[in-house]
Parts: sequence; C-alpha cells; structure tokens
Amino acid sequence: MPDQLSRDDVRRAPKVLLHDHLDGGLRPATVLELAAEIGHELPADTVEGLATWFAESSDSGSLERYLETFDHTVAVMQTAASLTRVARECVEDLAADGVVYAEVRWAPEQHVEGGLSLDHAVACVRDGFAEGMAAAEAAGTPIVVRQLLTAMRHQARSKEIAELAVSWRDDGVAGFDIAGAEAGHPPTRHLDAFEYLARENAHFTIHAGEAFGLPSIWQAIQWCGADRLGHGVRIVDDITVHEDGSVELGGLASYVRDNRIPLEMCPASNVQTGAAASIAEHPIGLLRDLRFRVTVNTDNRLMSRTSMTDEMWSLVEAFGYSAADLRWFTINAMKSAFLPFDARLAIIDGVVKPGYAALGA
Ligand SMILES: O=c1[nH]cnc2c1ncn2[C@H]1C[C@H](O)[C@@H](CO)O1
Ligand SMILES: [Zn+2]
Repeated sequence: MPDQLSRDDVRRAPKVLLHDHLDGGLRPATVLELAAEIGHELPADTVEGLATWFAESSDSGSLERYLETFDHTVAVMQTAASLTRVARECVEDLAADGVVYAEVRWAPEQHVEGGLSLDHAVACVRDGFAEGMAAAEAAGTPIVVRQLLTAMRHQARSKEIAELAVSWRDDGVAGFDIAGAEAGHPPTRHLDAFEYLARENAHFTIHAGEAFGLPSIWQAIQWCGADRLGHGVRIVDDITVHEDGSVELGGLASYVRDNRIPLEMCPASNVQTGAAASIAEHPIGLLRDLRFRVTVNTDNRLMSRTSMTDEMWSLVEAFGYSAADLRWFTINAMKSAFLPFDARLAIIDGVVKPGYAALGA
C-alpha cells in the first residue's frame, strides 16, 4: 500500500459510512428546484449561494444553530416524489464518492406535514435507495445502502418510530437512532423505545457526547444499551494524558474501549458545532492511537460541505494517515454495521480488502 496517499487514492478507496443524515445531504441544486416547486422561500437563489449559506450558517460553534438550517431541507422533503428523489441522489452521490456501504438516517416524523403516513414515507426512501443502488450498479460503482430511522429527542414519538423501524427491518431499515439538540434532552427520556428495541433484538445508535459530555454517553450506553455512539467525542473527558505521555482511562472510557463500542466520529461537523477546535485537535487522533473502535463519517454533507473523501483526506493531511490507517477505519466501520455478520464479512473480504490492496497497484 502506498505510504504517500493522494486525494484521488482516497476517492478511489472503498469507504464505509455509518453516520449520514438524509436531510443533511441534499444537493444544493435539488433544494433550489424542490423549493421552487412548492413556493418555499430560501435564503439564497443560486446553487453556489445556497451551498455557501448552508456551510456558513452551520459554522457557528453551536449545535442548536447548526440544526436550524435543517428547516429548509426538511421543508422541501414533504412529498413522496421529493423523498424518493433525495434518497436516490444521496445514493448516487455516495457511490460516486467511492462509498461501498452506507447507513443513512432521517426522521420520518419530520416528513408527514404534507399528508404522508410514516409508512409511506419510509417506502418512498426505500424506493429511492433502490433506484440509486441500481443506477450505481449500472455505473460500475456498486453500493449497499440501508436506512436508520431517527426519532427526535425533543419530541415524544420515539416508541412509535422504534416500532416503525422494527416493522421495516426486512425491507431496508437496519436500525434506529435519536438525534436533535442534546443538552436538556437526555436519552433516558426514550427508555421505553430502547427497551422495546432490545426485546426485539433490534440495533440502535444514539447521538451522544457531541454537545453534551460524559453523562450523555454514560446514559446512552449503560441505561439505554446503545450498540454504537453517534459522535461520542466527549469520551476524551474520561481520558487523562500525563506529561510523561502515559495515558489513564476512566471507567466509562475503559468500558467503551474494552467492549469495542463503535464511535461514529464526524470531524468536519464537530468543528462546526464546536465539539472540536479543529481537525488537527480533533480527539479522533488520540482515540485512534488508543485503538478505540473509531469510524469516520460525514454527518451532514450539505451543511459541512463535505464527503467521505473530504473527511478522510482531511485526516490524512492533519495526522499523516496512510492507506493502512484508512483501511483500519473502514474495516472498523464495516464490522460495526447493522447488517448480519455474514453480510458484513462479505463486504470486508470481497470489497474492502481487495479495494485497498488494489490502491497501490
Ligand atoms: O450532528 C447532529 N446532532 C444532532 N442532531 C442532528 C445532527 N445532525 C442532524 N441532526 C438532526 C437534524 C435532522 O433533521 C435530524 C434527522 O436527520 O437529525
Ligand atoms: Zn448526526
């Protein structure tokens, strides 16, 4: 494998994405077109102007402000046709970027203002993903994409959304998540949903340790039983690096590492919301050195003006990572996917390993 990676190597390398929001990844041109169709007023009227508006408005250092930008994307995703279109384009964009497996999350409860039922909305996204996967296959860039259904943590529909996720588990839905403002909305408010999912042998991840610290991570794992942590960056608050370079892990950090709990890290998003000061200072460097089960993700490609290639390339530049490091992140992610074990292995052995082997050839 080449030591000196180029950006094009990173683009060609097979990548696995576990944390990407459907309503955070629209093409700016699509937002413009869909908004024009329904008469929704946007803060800019050109593709570049809108792309810049999303990126700049999301760059405030506050998760709450960051989340306000979703008003515009959610507004244009209230019909069957728009949901299917956005889902299809999402898959096409990921595949063109070299993503070979993705779990894309969205909150069905936010897409029923136009009269869609929750089930119909999920079916529309399923259809869009299927169209996108077929188009990617035809373009020679095959990809497998699954939905994660998100419940909003400030609302009270999590049990209902958890039931929706279970009822669609054999038709493209791989798991469940909660998202939204973290401070003041602890995951334990949704305990009935998580207990239900556990009884159903279903998978779930929880956004935790992004805008709020260790108590949120502790609750997500020890009270709610999350399989993975969305972000989880604040786990570093339970790690002490001494002056002599020795490292001490607190009880929670040890638990997360010992149990190989996957961290869905999203560097660009974290810099925008203030969860990390810069990419170079992002805790991903330390956590990778300590061999936590770290994965690299985009979170919101529109708001962060990013892609999987951009995220990985920014880490190559900041930390000097090699192809072997990127392969390690990618296999970590594939091992942590909410797919059956044999399906995960098939992608690791059949796609990821050969793809990295071919990189230097
Ligand atoms: O990084 C995030 N933290 C918490 N909530 C988020 C983040 N990115 C997106 N969301 C919210 C806004 C979306 O409307 C919702 C469902 O995708 O999830
Ligand atoms: Zn997120």
